[in-house]
Amino acid sequence: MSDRFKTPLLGNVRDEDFNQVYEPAEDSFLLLDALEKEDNFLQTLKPTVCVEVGCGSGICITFLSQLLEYPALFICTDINPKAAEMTQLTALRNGKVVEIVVCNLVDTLEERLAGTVDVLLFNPPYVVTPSSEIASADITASWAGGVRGREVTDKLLPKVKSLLSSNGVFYLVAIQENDIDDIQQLMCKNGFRMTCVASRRAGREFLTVLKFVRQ
Ligand SMILES: C[S@@+](CC[C@H](N)C(=O)[O-])C[C@H]1O[C@@H](n2cnc3c(N)ncnc32)[C@H](O)[C@@H]1O
Repeated sequence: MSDRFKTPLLGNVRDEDFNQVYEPAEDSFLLLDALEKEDNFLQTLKPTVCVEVGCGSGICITFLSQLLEYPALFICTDINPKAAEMTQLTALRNGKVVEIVVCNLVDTLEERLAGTVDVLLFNPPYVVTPSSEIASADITASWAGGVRGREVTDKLLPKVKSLLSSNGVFYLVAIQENDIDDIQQLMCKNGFRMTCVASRRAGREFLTVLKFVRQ
């Protein structure tokens, strides 16, 4: 599975670069699988603005840009400046142009993007860790999710409503420990319906890609 996406998309990235940037893993590949499953839905949606929060190596936003048949604007953010550099390279290697912003979640883009985002992706740091480990500007920020593994995700969830366009869709990676029922209830209060697009056990984690659209 991993080689199918990783080798062609990332090219010859040096192993040492993955000491500083999240190396695509089962969670990343499950998100790619989910996007592939959603192909018909996404082509029908004809997205014009696609955003990924926490782009890491850039594998997901680049894959999405390859999947879509219509021209669109691709924007992503990461708190780790090294991830921004690697995403730029990944996109360019694949002949794609992606705008990359180093910021916390969507902080510097929120106003500009309000109501325009047709596809929003987030494979967040979801591992349950001490709160003190979250939001560093290095590789730790890739997995450290704090209490319930939800501290970073919970900061983005309330912003989804104002970011998405009227037909917009949000894909979120989560594990069981993140309390998916609670995420569903929170998003339902904000007017969203949740479905599960893909799931898979990977070692000790049970990974799921959740999809949210307006009710
Ligand atoms: C699990 S990795 C996913 C990387 C990539 N999307 C993938 O699927 O392979 C999470 C990414 O989110 C970034 N991140 C963590 N906290 C963030 C925040 N507050 N704002 C923006 N990016 C963040 C990390 O630096 C990391 O690149």
